[in-house]
Amino acid sequence: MVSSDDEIGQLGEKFNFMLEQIQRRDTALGKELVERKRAEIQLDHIAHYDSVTGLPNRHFFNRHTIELDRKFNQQGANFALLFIDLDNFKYVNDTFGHRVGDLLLVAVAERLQNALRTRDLVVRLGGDEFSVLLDDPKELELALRLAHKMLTVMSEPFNCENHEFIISASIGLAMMPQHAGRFDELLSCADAAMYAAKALGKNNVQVWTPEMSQRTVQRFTIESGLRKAIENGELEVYYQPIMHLADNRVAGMEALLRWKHPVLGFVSPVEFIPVAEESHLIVSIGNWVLQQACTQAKLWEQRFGQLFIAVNVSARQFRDPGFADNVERIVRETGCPPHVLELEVTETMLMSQTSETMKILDDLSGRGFQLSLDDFGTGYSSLAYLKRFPINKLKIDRSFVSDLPHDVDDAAIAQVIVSLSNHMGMKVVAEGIETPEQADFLRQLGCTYGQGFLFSQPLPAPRFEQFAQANLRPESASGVAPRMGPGVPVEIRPEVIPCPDSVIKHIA
Ligand SMILES: Nc1nc2c(ncn2[C@@H]2O[C@H](COP(=O)(O)O[C@H]3[C@@H](O)[C@H](n4cnc5c(=O)[nH]c(N)nc54)O[C@@H]3COP(=O)(O)O)[C@@H](O)[C@H]2O)c(=O)[nH]1
Repeated sequence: MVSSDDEIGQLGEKFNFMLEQIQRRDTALGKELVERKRAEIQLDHIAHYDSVTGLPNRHFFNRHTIELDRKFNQQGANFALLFIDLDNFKYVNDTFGHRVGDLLLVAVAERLQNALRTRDLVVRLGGDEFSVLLDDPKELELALRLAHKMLTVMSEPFNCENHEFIISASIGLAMMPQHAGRFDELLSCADAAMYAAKALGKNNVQVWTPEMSQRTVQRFTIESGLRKAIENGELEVYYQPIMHLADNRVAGMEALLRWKHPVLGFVSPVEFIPVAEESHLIVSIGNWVLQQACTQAKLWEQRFGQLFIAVNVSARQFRDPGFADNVERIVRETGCPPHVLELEVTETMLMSQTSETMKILDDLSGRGFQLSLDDFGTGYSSLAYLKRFPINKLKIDRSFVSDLPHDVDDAAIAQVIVSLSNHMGMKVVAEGIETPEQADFLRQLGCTYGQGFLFSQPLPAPRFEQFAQANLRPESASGVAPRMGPGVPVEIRPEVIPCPDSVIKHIA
């Protein structure tokens, strides 16, 4: 009870003080709530938007498609999904660093957004993968037109930090309801179609078909199988002889990987090498092949004298920062002389980022390894590069050999490649020789080496030994006379068939 004015005054003051405290706490609470809300919005943004490009990310896409699935079930609507994967983006990151890679991604995101209507949704799914959800495209033709527009906008050069990049994309297209009844299905259809676009040489658009999804399942089977293939002992290196064309004697061999899958049986390298490349497994598999090939080369050096051994190097291995050190370690551990080892790279691998490529090639060459240019003639490489790169050998692609000697264009190409390599001090190997006529024609051109089914298929190591014993130059084994084996697997006709006049005229 309040008994005097003073007491009332004191009480009043206390009351006012409490009121102030409450108001202050209210304000602080209000501020805290605002902060908390802001933090929630920020967290939501971080969780659902990509920090590099600012585009919605995969989580956003998943949440959004749950709503769209509901809309689709209630009202029915058309959707088209483009799955866009940039071609060879990894090279940009590896060569110019992630900062430049990020700038390029930002520029790509801007281009995609600018080329579309505001109601279409562009999402960065991760890495170099984007998706575009076209709202109600009415028909496939319109979606396809937009997909091609995406390719066109991407084909214009990008400029990031004074570097000009010309990139391309592989695009998969799937429609709802034609191809899928739910958005998760739509995404996997578009993904499978994108893989089909990659398999067809990149820089194109593919519309989903059921076979593409079967291939995706197969691809996953291959990838998961490959992960265990080395430890399960399912991989084996075969060796295809490479012959001196002058006398049809063994000069060396190419190591070619074989995989026997426990269920699928023999899987062709044409199928599993690209999967190994995409999944990065090629680095460990490639090291394993090098290890096997160098071990074998060392053993055969003691037995047959020096035969060179060519090993295929994939683009991803070649650009791996530890590649040269790894090769050096392997030759040291196996005792294989470095100059016996030939690393086969393809023209397409050398055509991009030439200054970086030059450094890698110089490094490998400086460590004493031979470098051979595989599939020569298919990659439209500049002859100027050829002069600058430390290449020791050219391999004429099989496609120029198969129609020899009758196809005058192929004959002229083979002639030019042989004379070019002779002038530049390089050796030359013709691949895919299947007939004696092809061998004779190439021999007459002055081509040093030949490889192909005429001489032998790729062979497991014990059968290669038999072949080598039967087809070795007498002086090859340093001081050791070659032990002649039980027989030559493939008959080699020694006589020379004259080059047709028409071909000689054409070449002249
Ligand atoms: N990065 C790696 N790539 C590898 C490795 N092992 C193989 N490969 C690559 O896979 C592709 C297919 O190889 P493969 O099925 O082994 O085919 C080779 C030969 O069998 C074939 N060949 C040889 N002679 C003939 C012939 O007369 N006719 C004919 N139709 N085919 C023939 O050519 C393939 C060798 O080609 P190349 O490498 O260009 O010399 C192939 O691209 C391999 O490179 C590996 O370990 N790593």
